[in-house]
Amino acid sequence: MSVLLDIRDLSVRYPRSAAPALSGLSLSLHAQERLAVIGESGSGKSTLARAIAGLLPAGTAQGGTLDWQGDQMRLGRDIGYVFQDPGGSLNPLLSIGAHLDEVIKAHQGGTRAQRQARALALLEQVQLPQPALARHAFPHQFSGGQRQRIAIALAIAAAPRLLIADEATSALDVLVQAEIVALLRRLCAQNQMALLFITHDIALAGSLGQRIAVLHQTRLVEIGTAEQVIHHPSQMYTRSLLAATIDLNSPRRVSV
Ligand SMILES: Nc1ncnc2c1ncn2[C@@H]1O[C@H](COP(=O)(O)OP(=O)(O)OP(=O)(O)O)[C@@H](O)[C@H]1O
Repeated sequence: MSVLLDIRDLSVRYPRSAAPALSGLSLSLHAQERLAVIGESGSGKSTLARAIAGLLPAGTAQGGTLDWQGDQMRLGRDIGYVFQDPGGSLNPLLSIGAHLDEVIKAHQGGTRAQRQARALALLEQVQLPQPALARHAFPHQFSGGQRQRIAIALAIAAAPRLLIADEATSALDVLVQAEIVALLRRLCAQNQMALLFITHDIALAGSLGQRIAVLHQTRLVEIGTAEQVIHHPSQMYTRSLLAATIDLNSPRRVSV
């Protein structure tokens, strides 16, 4: 598989911060691959996602290089971004159809009828119930999981080559989380899209990522196939993350 993005020696320091948020990180993301990024809170996962999407705040010091295969990648057109809180990317005063129409108009154009057909197809792709009716509804009329489906439809509207999901399932209960993970896997396959999936949940990383990158204290400490990282971790830190997960999932010794 060809390389979509080659990151060399990426370092990031936010404005007025004494310490770096990312230090000398190098990795390659392949076209159509699903890469999960894990690590404890503050390890730099979201910073990596923001640096890739060009979303770092003004005044941030950034070193190293981000080399995209082919043309310059633009957020919204070539890179889709889904956040933890879908409410944050939805305007409560706009119908779902109006949200989609705005994005489709900006990136793909077409007549009103073509745009409406595209909006409907997107809502069908993300399996929103009653997609034709949903176009006329507003964000507050949907559950958290449904709002995340709508946010995903918006993120993939311009048929991006890379989708970044930053803790996109963390606020959802486990069953809905599993549905969204299955949806992301299917959308990547259908749309030949790469996925950068940020999570602190190693089990989720293993179920969605073909490879897993492990961040610890702003550095990339390990990267490998999901099988290697989960079953044969090379780093002490990865082993401790795995041990913490196993502890949480172990059967209770005392029933409550
Ligand atoms: N806008 C900002 N300004 C200053 N410092 C920031 C900013 N955003 C993040 N940081 C700092 O950068 C470091 C890395 O943060 P980042 O959000 O990338 O970590 P993370 O691994 O995604 O954590 P979490 O899992 O809690 O979201 C942390 O020390 C954080 O406090």
